Amino acid sequence: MAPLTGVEVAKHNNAKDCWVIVHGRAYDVTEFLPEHPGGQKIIIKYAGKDATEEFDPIHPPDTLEKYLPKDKHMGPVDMTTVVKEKAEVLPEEQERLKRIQEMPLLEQCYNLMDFEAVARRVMKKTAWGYYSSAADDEITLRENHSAFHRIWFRPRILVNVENVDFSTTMLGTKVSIPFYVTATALGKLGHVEGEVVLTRAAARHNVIQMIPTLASCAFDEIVDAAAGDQVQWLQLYVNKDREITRRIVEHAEKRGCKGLFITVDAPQLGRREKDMRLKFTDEGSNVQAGETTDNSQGAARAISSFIDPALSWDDIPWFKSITKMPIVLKGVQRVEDVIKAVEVGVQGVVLSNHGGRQLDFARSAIEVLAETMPVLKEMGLENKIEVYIDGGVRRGTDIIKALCLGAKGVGIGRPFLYAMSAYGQDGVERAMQLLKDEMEMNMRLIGATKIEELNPSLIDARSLFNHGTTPVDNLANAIYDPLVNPAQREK
Ligand SMILES: Cc1cc2c(cc1C)[n+](S(=O)(=O)[O-])c1c(=O)[nH]c(=O)nc-1n2C[C@H](O)[C@H](O)[C@H](O)COP(=O)(O)O
Repeated sequence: MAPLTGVEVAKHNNAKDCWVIVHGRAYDVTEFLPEHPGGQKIIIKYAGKDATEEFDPIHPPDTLEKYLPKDKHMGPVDMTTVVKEKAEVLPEEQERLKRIQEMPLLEQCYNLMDFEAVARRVMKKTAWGYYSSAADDEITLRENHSAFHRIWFRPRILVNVENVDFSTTMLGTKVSIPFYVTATALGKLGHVEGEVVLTRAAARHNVIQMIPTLASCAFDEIVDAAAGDQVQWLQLYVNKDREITRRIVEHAEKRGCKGLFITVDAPQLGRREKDMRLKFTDEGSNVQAGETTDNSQGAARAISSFIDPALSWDDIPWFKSITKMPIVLKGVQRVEDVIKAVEVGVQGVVLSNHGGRQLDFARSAIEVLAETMPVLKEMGLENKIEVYIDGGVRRGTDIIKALCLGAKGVGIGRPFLYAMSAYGQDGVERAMQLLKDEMEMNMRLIGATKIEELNPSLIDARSLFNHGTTPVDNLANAIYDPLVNPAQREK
């Protein structure tokens, strides 16, 4: 059959008869419109036209194959007959493109906050809004980082620190440094290739990657991008439809994932006002989870209506029955729940408040860690479960403080997103290398040569629980993105 022409496709250009072209093939999406996770508007805008440019940054490539019935695949299009629309470049976009020209060289980024400073200037506002956003007044977002400033070191001297080794194991996997790339949704908002950029950088630095349920890339794309015996974990938002969840978990195990991280702090995604202010259309709303959404509340709400708020401790035995992967509860925020996690027999917890994106005024993970470990020790449970933290980790000293307090490792989110968004894979690799260099230097300076030597005697955390004494965090405050006044946003 001869390929379709642009004129033929252009006839199907409305909500009642809607075809789009993606990668040179036409698709009848008329019946799919009401189900589109990011709303109908954006598809209708491209009805009868080539939607590839809009489609690619957001949707896993296998989306149409996976979710559109075969009889709606209308066949190849002769692209020489398709009229290309000249996209109008808005002044704000021109400004942003100019800032990209002027951005600092990668070598001029000396710490993880530098990547945030650059990303804030060069990212699209929808992407910056989604990544930087946190819940309500974003107090917990800032507390996550500043809590580390309430912990001081008690370094040892005259220790031979010529050879420093900060390798360790996490869930039985040997890693070169005790941090992992935590799960963060919508990777293609920041970089056209999405999460696979993080995969490739993690492979080169022997760092574990946690694959998000709400990744922009297809799950298999991320796993296929892994190199050699690179270890990946799966982060799971539990679906109301447990059959979907079972399929996701079983597939992840079959593909070689070495840990199941069940997110337990998000029965509903938090209220992130920056994200909402952008009146999220759908630039980031569709994800591999491919669920229906309400996009009036920003990307977060637009992509999370499938998450089951009924998830409870009663579900843990079912998870243990469907997988052999170690199970870790991600988003635990008090010692009582860590003890419960030991009792139900999971292998780990991540003390986390979701990067401040969920319950505002939740305590920082580092503070919950300091509450937890002494109690586990007292109860003789400290070796029964691996305890991780994430949130606000920006320095090698933050990692060392967490390990001195008993963490097995730490998850890092935004810094790698910002490094990826501003500088791609090279940026993520530089961020990882900077952390390694900081770890090595600071291990030497506190008089420790290996991870096992890190213990509470090397720190003074007495003021950690006292929230009134946080020194002003000039670095973070200089970067911190105040909520822009909505009127300004409209301009
Ligand atoms: C920054 C960020 C974090 C997200 C995240 C998306 C972004 C952009 N998303 S979210 O859209 O639903 O909120 C996820 C997610 O998919 N699943 C999850 O378990 N945690 C999610 N988190 C939380 C993340 O796993 C860490 O808990 C958090 O990022 C750690 O804090 P830092 O960013 O300060 O390192």
